[in-house]
Amino acid sequence: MAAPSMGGVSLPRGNGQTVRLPRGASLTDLAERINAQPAALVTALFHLGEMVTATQSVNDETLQLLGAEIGWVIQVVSPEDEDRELLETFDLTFGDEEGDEEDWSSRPPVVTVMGHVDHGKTKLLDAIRDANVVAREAGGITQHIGAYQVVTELEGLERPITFIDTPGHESFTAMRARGAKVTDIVVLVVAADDGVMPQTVEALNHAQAADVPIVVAVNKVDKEGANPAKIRQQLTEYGLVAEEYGGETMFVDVSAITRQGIDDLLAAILLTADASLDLRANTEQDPQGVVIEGKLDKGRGPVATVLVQRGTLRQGDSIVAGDAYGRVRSLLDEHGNKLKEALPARPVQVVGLTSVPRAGDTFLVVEEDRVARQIADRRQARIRNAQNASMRKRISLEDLDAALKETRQLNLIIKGDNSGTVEALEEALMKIEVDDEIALRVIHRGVGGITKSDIDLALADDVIVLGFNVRAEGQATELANREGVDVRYYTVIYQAIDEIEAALKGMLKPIYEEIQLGTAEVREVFRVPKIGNVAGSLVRSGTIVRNSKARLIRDGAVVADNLSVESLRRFKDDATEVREGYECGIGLGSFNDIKVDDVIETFEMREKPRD
Ligand SMILES: Nc1nc2c(ncn2[C@@H]2O[C@H](COP(=O)(O)OP(=O)(O)OP(=O)(O)O)[C@@H](O)[C@H]2O)c(=O)[nH]1
Repeated sequence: MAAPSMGGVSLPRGNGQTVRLPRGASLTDLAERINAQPAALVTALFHLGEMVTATQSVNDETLQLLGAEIGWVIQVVSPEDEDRELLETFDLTFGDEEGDEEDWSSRPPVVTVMGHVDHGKTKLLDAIRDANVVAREAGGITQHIGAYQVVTELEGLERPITFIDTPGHESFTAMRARGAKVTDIVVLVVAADDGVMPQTVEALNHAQAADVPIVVAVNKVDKEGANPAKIRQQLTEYGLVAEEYGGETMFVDVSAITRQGIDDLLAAILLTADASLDLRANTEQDPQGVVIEGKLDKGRGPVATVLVQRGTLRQGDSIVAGDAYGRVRSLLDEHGNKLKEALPARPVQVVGLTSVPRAGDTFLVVEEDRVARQIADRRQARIRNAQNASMRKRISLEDLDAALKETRQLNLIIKGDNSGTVEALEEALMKIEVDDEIALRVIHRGVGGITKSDIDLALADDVIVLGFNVRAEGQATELANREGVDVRYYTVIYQAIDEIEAALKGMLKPIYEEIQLGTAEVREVFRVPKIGNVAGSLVRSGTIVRNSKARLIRDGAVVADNLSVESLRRFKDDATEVREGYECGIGLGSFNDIKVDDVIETFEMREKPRD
């Protein structure tokens, strides 16, 4: 079959062969894999009605459509798929409990605290930490290691609860987006003197999307003007109906300052876990879990706080956590005590890794150090590749100029916490006047967090996404990071205006001015084999600089422009520059029409700052 010819460039036909591409690949990536010219693929796609640049990330369907057109089956692989396949090559899987459910042991619930800014998440986590009966006995000082476990008494039984100590739903959703389901129960903190706020709603949306039960902590009940009943009533609108009103959600009035209600809150967490979750884990299998936090400790090297999800983690285990690996040298709890082993739902600091893993990375214990290292190496390579790819694709405020050369248009997506601010921001932005050359276009606007579909839109069109008082959802953040989409957050309008104005200014085509460098008079013309004619010249003014631009003047008229000083010699030696009054040999590349008495004028183009 003849190769299809698009715009005069032929494309290699795949004849039904399969080519694998990472999600979000560009036409350049595809071109590399199938040995084609990126430009030919751009043209081919253009004929199919899609206009993209060679380095822009292309969505799955478009890649497949293009593939079908040129005879390739394109298999788009997500990073998660890739990792799953990587583990499979070592006969490993992450995430599944092994064995018979009957043999599993019950495990403590893992809780994340979420809520609006300043509603008291941090204070509440502190108060809970101090309520720990075991710590109280030990009189120990707890350290912040990203997660901790407290033991509380319920109906005469001592029962542990694990708290993720990084409040806020960013880490919650970031972990969820990376496939690490960590949280069993969300404690939604609402300040009784303030009520339900945008981030309260956001947090509860995240929890509901993840199908995680919620316990509401109505905080700051010690404050004057606290109205806990109003919180209960407000939240019914969002499907959280208090038990006392006939619903299923437990509401507990607390004060993180006076510690009122903390024990009730812990009890409510356990009761909710018992009522709606059957939390069990296999303690016998190879341990697996999630990295909660990683840091580099001066004395101990890389330290990761991990949460064991199944199996029992022990000192001496060979572990791979994200792209870090190593042998577990020691296990420490949140009081700094050494542990021999860590059971499911136990947060524990692991010392002994070769590098610092990222929060949300999964960890696995493997049979041999060698396997851990190989997995880590492969992951490192993949991260590097992805970074390189996104560097290529990245369009940011800083280097928009190159990316938007043709269109000279800055596209924006504006998301905000309410329609008033979104409109106000758009209006203010549209008033920015920089230059007629450049257009500012808002291609999408809306109320709410930045979603994956916003990022998809941004990808298709080289866009900057502005979040005004809102954040990107986990999946959106992940996609934006992976694809290098520029997402900016603002809380004040003028700051957004300043930055966008600066971006637009940066997009202006630079103005260049010609700077004279020097002139030389041709005294003699030498014919040099392989090089061509060389002008034996005397520098009349300034300096002749190698590689500078040049024009040739004969009898006062410009004979040739667009030349450059391709070779410059003083006697037999190469020179980078030759000053006024000296003789030199100047070669003008393939330009050979040089005559005695011609004048070579040299100059450079320098960017002129705009005011
Ligand atoms: N009176 C009173 N003040 C509280 C209570 N809980 C928290 N606060 C105060 O509320 C403010 C915010 O508390 P934080 O714990 O920092 O709130 P947060 O939700 O963690 O805030 P961000 O981390 O900024 O989102 C602090 O000044 C606390 O002292 C409470 O129960 N009663």
